[in-house]
Amino acid sequence: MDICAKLVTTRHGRREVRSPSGGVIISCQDLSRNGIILNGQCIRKAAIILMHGDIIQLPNSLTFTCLHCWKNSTEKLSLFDPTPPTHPVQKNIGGYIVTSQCLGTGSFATVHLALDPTKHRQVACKSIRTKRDHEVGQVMKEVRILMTLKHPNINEIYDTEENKKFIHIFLQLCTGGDLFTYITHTAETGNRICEAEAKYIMYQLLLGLKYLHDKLISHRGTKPENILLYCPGPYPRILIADFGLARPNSYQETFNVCGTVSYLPPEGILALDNKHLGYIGMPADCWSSGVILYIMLSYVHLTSITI
Ligand SMILES: Nc1ncnc2c1ncn2[C@@H]1O[C@H](COP(=O)(O)OP(=O)(O)OP(=O)(O)O)[C@@H](O)[C@H]1O
Repeated sequence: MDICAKLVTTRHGRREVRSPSGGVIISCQDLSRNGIILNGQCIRKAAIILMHGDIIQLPNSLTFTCLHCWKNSTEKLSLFDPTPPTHPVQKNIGGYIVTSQCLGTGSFATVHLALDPTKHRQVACKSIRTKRDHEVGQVMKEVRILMTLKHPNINEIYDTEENKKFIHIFLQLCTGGDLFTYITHTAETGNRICEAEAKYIMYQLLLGLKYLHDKLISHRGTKPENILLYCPGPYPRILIADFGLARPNSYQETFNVCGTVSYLPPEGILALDNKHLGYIGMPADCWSSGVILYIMLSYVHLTSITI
């Protein structure tokens, strides 16, 4: 893909290119006083993902059309196959238009860029293939927990759609990728996170966790991969995401150890081999946040072993 350096002036916007598992993602952030116009809609101080054919206009000035060029790409098996498509594809699901632009994949879900035509906004559509009934129950548990939450540092859920094969969760879009990729990228470019930035990220993470813990919910999967950046760039606003392992009434002990070993507290590690021992989710989240702080400051590589 050829990206013209003069496409958008730095005075108006910043463009960022990321390449997660699903292919290249180009985002554009408004840094101007007047905003930018995307497909006729004014965008202010937000980051958007640029799709093939999108038209960006600088108010009373230049207009650009975004063209994605595909090289040697293969046909997609389905819309939710994360392989980059040969041509842009989209599908209507509920009141949303789900595009073939893949934002990321996890062990259970594929996340695509979607559009909410009524609210004129881009959203993330997390699609989870459900084979068995108990899986539907597990996913709906995540959904029910998320639905009750509203906090600037928690990834908001807007809506859900269910059919025989998939559950689709429509989420607040984060255009900056996840904290793991951000830490790795800053290490590679020699632009390491400084103490002040680590403090800023940590402060937000603790605000989000305090909000959850006040509602007696533990996250139990707190790790950099599950922390999303609202926009690309330094000193990011962060949002806690992926509530698949979250647990309500979490003042109670759990005997079912879950999460990633490197982020587990000592009592969680002990419980791994001693089935009669339990641990409590809320203090475990606090321990995991401490590990994240340690990683941000020391850049020590921790091997992730997920249970
Ligand atoms: N709201 C969002 N906005 C943008 N990208 C997102 C959003 N939610 C998830 N993603 C992307 O999709 C990827 C997979 O999502 P997620 O981690 O929730 O899937 P999962 O299958 O539940 O993960 P896990 O393997 O940890 O269980 C994330 O790493 C992230 O890159």
